[in-house]
Amino acid sequence: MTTPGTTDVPPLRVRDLTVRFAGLTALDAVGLTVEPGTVHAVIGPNGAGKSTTFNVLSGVYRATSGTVHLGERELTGLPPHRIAELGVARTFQNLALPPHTTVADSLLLGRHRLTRAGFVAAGLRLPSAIREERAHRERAAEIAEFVGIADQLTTPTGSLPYGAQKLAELARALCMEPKILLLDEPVAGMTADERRRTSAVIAGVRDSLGISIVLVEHDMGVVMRLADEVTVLDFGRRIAAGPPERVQNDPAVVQAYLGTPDEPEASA
Ligand SMILES: Nc1ncnc2c1ncn2[C@@H]1O[C@H](COP(=O)(O)OP(=O)(O)OP(=O)(O)O)[C@@H](O)[C@H]1O
Repeated sequence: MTTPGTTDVPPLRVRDLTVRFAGLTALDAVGLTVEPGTVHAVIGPNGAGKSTTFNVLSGVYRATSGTVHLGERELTGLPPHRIAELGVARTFQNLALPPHTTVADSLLLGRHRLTRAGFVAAGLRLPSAIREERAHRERAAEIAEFVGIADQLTTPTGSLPYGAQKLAELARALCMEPKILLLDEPVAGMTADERRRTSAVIAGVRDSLGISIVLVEHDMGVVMRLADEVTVLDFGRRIAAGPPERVQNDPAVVQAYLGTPDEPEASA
């Protein structure tokens, strides 16, 4: 599968990002760069600021100060739909697909922003709208094949096994033809088998499609296998950054994890 536009994936640059909530500094002058076509993991103990980072990148939270740029384009302060239009797609920690909708229709929802035919044309079943819908369905089926859920296109997403539901959500995000994919704990709650399968799909998204991935994940086995670069946060500050093997042995990182009851779990 090839994705139009993946050759021009720009770097995502976060500079001096600070987010404050009524007296609490959730992020304190954090900087990171997601290089094109790489997996950049953001890790850290509970409350470190990982979700806050995602929420700023996707426009859900506003930065108190600092900037986010996708290439030359400033994303800081844009609403979520504009950021999505510019090529930043995200998945959620908890499942967000409508359970009674088939996988095929859920994936079509992901293509909504790429749909040209207006409501009237679609409602009147004009040939142009029918052609367009067919093209979108074909592309959605191709993406389902890529993530390995092509056999389940007619199944309601709520009836899929948990791992396949998470893959359907990943497929929905890919249906937006993103340049950057934000994955929020993509293997949380999965069996070892599902984790392996999902990790392989994520590596494929990077290697075959050239899409950049920002990965928030507690499973250190998955992070160490997949990430090209890791940023470690603790209490809203960046305490380490670099390739996984270096970060893993960084004393500040070891201390941050040992100092919390929620140690990172090792995975198979
Ligand atoms: N909307 C909000 N209002 C107030 N405080 C918030 C809000 N969102 C996050 N915080 C606080 O900001 C800090 C960072 O939280 P965040 O959810 O980003 O951490 P995290 O690294 O994602 O943690 P976890 O691994 O538990 O998901 C925490 O102290 C949290 O309580």
